[in-house]
Amino acid sequence: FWTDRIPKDLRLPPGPKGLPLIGNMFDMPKEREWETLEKWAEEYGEIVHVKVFQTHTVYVNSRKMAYELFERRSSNYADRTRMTMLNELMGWDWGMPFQRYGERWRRHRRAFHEKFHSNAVGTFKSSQIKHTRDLLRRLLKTPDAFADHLRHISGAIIMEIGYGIHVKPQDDPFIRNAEQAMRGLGAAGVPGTFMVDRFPWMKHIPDWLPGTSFKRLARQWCQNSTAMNDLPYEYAKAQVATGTHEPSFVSAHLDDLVAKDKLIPEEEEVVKNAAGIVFAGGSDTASYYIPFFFMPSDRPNRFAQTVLQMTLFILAMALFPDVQKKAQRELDSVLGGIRLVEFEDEPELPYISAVVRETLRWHPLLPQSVAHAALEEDVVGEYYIPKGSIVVGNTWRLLHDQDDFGPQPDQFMPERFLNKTARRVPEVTGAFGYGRRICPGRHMAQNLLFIEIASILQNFEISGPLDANGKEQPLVYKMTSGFFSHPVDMELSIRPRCEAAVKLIEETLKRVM
Ligand code: HEM
Repeated sequence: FWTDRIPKDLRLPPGPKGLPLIGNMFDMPKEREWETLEKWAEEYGEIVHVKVFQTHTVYVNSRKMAYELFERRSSNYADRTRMTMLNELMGWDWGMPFQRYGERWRRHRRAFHEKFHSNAVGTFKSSQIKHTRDLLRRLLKTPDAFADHLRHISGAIIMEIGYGIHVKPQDDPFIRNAEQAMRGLGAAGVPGTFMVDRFPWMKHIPDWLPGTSFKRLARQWCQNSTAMNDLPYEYAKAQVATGTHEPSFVSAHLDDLVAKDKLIPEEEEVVKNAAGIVFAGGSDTASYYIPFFFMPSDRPNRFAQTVLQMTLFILAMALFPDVQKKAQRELDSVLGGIRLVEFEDEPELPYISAVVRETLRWHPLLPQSVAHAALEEDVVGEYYIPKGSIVVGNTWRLLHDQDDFGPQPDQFMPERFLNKTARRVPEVTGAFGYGRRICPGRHMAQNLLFIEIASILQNFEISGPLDANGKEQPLVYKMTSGFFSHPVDMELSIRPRCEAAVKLIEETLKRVM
């Protein structure tokens, strides 16, 4: 029952020796996981194995091995692990990131990709720029609340793109409902939190027996997750029906279905679910990833990845003032301080583009990406990978590999992408995940990062906190461990660079009034 049947002449990949029965339970890092994974990679090589109870986890520590598994053998390594509580009892199976690999996932992925591929995302730029201008105005008023502002505009953009809905400046009902759903997700997103994930037969236990409170919780959370998916969709659909809609992901898909005479419930379901995951993935409530086995995250992940990625950028600017100055010199020379940056300026701003890349590389937001699972058993060289193993791309290590990204990988040096010391780019080396599951929102996210980063740098100065005399104090922040790693409790200063910047921002107000 508890032993592995490993074919003769093969062995599991190397890794720390575990204890009987519980395996490596006590070896699993509880914080700054990437440091432990780095140690294991140094000691055991490009593929490392651990086991907790009966769950095998394999860490992939080199770009070559990541290519071999996630790309060359992509159909075997595009699965996700079974999550009974989340998918079967709480109804989250509508969410593409949780779906097992197969035809259903493929249909959702196709619907998403159709409107979010690299040539399609240009249509979102007008919404992105409009809200980035709003971000600048908000920063001008209350710079200390920068994280709230980033979250607000991220939610506003995604609701517009996804459903053509304009959210309220505060306390929006769609966002409020989504937050409740996300709370459930936060609780059940760590496989193993609920025993039913380990012993799926428990879902059949009658509700009146003691120890089944998880079923009550699941029912409540199921209502929330269903409402989160249904309500904005129904609203958008009604607007399309009355012709009062604004173009959106949902309206474009509904138009396509009508044109192809395929407006049938099964097709609509896919559109609704794909829109729901745009919402979950991009709004300020996002927390849908599957933290890997036994790795409790230390705080609920409530934020969109683009928002968290932006907090990493802000931290980097405060820590590396020379980079900030250089970026501002480039912006000033192109824009002359007489107009705000636009998407069209991107080709003239190579250093800013390099800052965006370095933001994705320097401290990866998802240091261990999102766990995949092996659909079938497999053999890699002399190593045996059991069916169902959790397979984790060690993104931290890949993005800090000096052969690929040049020396001093811990330093924030955009120059590495300009002077060619970097032979790779982070967007296809793990920052957005791997193989068939690679983040389908990445093109849209990269555009947003570019315009937000360029706009903030053009107009604001970021530094450590200032005292009453305007003297800079040491920066204060903490980095979270767990699934997402990003700075929190940051004490820093964001202030307009000059009077001209204030004027430029204030002028945008006239245009929206
Ligand atoms: C800087 C921002 C972002 C980062 C760093 C990021 C990163 C990731 C990563 C690492 C994965 C896991 C891929 C894998 O399993 O190998 C992922 C998956 C995913 N992302 Fe993103 N993401 C970002 C923004 C977004 C946005 C804005 C959206 C939605 C509009 C989005 C939608 C998704 C979806 C739907 C998946 C699941 C794909 C699947 O399971 O097939 N992401 N993302």
